[in-house]
Amino acid sequence: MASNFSSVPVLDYSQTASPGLKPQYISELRHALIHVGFLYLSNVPVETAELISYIPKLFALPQDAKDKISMRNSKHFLGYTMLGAEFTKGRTDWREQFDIATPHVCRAVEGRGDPDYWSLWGASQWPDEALLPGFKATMERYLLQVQDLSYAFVRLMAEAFGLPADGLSQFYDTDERMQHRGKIVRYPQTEEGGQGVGPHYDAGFLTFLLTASDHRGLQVQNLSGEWIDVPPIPNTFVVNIGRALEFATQGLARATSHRVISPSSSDGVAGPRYSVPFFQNIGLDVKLTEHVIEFPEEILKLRDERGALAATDSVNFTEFDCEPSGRVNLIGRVKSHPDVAERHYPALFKEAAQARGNGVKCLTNDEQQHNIDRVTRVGIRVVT
Ligand SMILES: O=C(O)CCC(=O)C(=O)O
Ligand SMILES: [Fe+2]
Repeated sequence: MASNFSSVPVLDYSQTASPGLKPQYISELRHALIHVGFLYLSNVPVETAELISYIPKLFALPQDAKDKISMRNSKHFLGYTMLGAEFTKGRTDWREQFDIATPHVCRAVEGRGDPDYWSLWGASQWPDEALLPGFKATMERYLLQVQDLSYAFVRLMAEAFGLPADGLSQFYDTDERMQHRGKIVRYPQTEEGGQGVGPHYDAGFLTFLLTASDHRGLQVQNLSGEWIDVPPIPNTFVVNIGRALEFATQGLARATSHRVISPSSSDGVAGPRYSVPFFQNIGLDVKLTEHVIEFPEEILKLRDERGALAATDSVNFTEFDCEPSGRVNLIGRVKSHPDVAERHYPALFKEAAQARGNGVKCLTNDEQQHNIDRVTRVGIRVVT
């Protein structure tokens, strides 16, 4: 019998510092990971107020200051994306955003034959300091605090799945070979029900989302395909699972389909909706099938009791089992930002356009489940 959910659970992160309360936290975390794939996290050690105060000023910069740091300049897909230049499920997402990542020196050297996906990570583009004094330092501090939180969270997640705390650390490279990506997003008011961002799964491991205004709009899809509201709760993060983590955990941690409905005048909250997602990546060269984890039987049983997804409206992903994670991510970025891809990855851009032209379709739900089952079977084979 499939289990289902009608709301997203709230977990108190401060409990993890108390030996008496931590077991309760771990048990709630296990439930949220397996059954929901989304959770609110309260009492996190991240300063948010200063960053939030910069956001309206960032978007109010003159258009030429934003265009100067356009994502089109960046083979790392970092920088400013104007309204209407991003697509999900072939439809335009109605949002404007700045992609800004943790510090990283790009490993790819021109002409050396390095993998194309090494170029996915590199330096961020920043608005002129004189136009927004202090913003860069604030955003960098914020990203590093969320990065620390995300690594601590992974250790708790490993414990929740019956592994040693470092049981998932094999997916990360050394610090200088890692990069995690943040975004500052503005969703303008539109007509009722507009697509802020269409139904999708996040591709990486974990997402930490700061809702930076009082608007509703984020929705997640439960096992029977109903859309459930995730309204903002002050001073919490929303954490969700990406596709790579779902594969790495043999479907234990659920990647959950989600979307954002544009704010509209009937919401009762004026102005645009703002959010700041942080996407925690895994190493660019990691192939998930080379990392098969032995989970305790009783934990795997919980996954089997959960049941499978009846329906999803989300777009799907390239298979994770045959490609390095960087390559999977690069293909995702090519599809979401065709204008950037056309300039910096012309061959991949052409392939994606041809696939669209040939009517290459996304995987069906059954095919997706089959992929997860296949990874699971590989796990069983290696273990026995
Ligand atoms: O803005 C939000 O609330 C969610 C955004 C999101 O899901 C994404 O950018 O992947
Ligand atoms: Fe997302």
